[in-house]
Amino acid sequence: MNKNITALYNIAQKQTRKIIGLMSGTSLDGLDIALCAISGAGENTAVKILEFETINYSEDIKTEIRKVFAQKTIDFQHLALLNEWIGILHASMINESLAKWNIQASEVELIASHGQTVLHAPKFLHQQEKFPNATLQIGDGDHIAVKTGIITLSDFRQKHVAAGGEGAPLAVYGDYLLFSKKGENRIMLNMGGIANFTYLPASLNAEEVFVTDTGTANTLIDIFTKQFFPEKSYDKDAEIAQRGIVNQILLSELKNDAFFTKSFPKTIGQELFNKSFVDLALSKTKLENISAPDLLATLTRLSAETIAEAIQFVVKNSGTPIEEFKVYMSGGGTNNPLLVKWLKELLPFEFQKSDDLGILSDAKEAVLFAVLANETVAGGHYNFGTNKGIPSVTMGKISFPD
Ligand SMILES: Nc1ncnc2c1ncn2[C@@H]1O[C@H](COP(=O)(O)OP(=O)(O)OP(=O)(O)O)[C@@H](O)[C@H]1O
Ligand SMILES: CC(=O)N[C@H]1[C@@H]2OC[C@@H](O2)[C@@H](O)[C@@H]1O[C@H](C)C(=O)O
Repeated sequence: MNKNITALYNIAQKQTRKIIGLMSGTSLDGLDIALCAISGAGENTAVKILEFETINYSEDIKTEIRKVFAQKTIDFQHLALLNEWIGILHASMINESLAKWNIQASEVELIASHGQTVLHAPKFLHQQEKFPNATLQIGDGDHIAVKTGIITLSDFRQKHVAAGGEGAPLAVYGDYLLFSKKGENRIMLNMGGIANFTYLPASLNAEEVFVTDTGTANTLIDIFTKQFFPEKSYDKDAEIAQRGIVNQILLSELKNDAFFTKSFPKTIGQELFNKSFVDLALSKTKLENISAPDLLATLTRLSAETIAEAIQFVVKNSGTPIEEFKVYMSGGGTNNPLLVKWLKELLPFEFQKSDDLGILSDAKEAVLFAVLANETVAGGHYNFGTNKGIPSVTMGKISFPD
């Protein structure tokens, strides 16, 4: 037998596995690296974050990714080169973190690598009948396995598409296993580039679990902060937006997009929520000369209202009184005081952070991918029934180091 199969077999039987979860999100800010100790599997999964850090992408890395990111027409060779290069970069970032934490590669059982999303094109976006939902993450897992010496699971989204999903959101699997609580209706809200949330019913019934993207969270705010202030990559603490006034005409034009009226669940990325999306609305409303504070206030309000409306829809459908829900926030948007203030005004819930459930908000997505890898190797008994958008499959391709 191949010694790697034996190793995997032994890893699957261990009580506790050390798994590194990696997430590099659509904000292109860097690579989140979470070293987790995961015990059990399925509903008995327990996670302890042993170490966590974000390694920021250099301007060079961001520039190279932006050449292909969410674009319809690209230099094909550049995509192929990036696929290898990002795999190598992520591997060296992991090695750097392990050295910093004084941990040997041999002490880590698995790596779970999300990769860098370069295109997300569900069918409703590409609208080509004969083609399925499509999504593409790069940074090949073989490079990570070979360069770290650790068995690596990667490319999680393809199985989801193969089984009928849109390839996202995948957070629901880990959210369900880690955060479901009998007697409490929970909304796990992540606000990264794009916002998504998982609804975890108090009944624990997997068929009632729900997950969807809601649209832009920080993506548009980041793009226009950079446009007005090239030295800034985001509107830190909403300093600029707080000085502005929401332009209602522009807001309703932005909310007029078909994405917001499309039925739930749905997923999206910068293929829709990009500079042209806002430029078109500015030109339609003849507001091209809007001030930076007013535009950023309006974009922040767009995020708040569309997140709130999506959550209200799910709450209404659940038939449970609105006051019986709790929201647990994660992702960079949690640090945007204006976005959070407006969400609290729009949704009469108790708001907390995923930190209050023992998982550091910034680390949550990386941890959730470690949990997906744990399921693929040691679990695999999901049963979301006929639940829309949540196929009951395990995900990830396995790369051996040699
Ligand atoms: N102090 C802050 N004030 C305002 N915004 C902030 C602050 N800190 C972080 N952010 C926002 O959070 C973003 C990063 O969020 P995060 O790392 O969760 O995104 P991501 O994981 O790349 O995205 P996704 O989950 O959509 O893939 C930044 O680009 C910024 O817009
Ligand atoms: C295709 C892709 O990378 N989508 C991301 C993105 O960022 C947030 C939202 O859009 C979500 O659908 C997804 O990530 C999280 C981790 C998910 O799959 O749950």
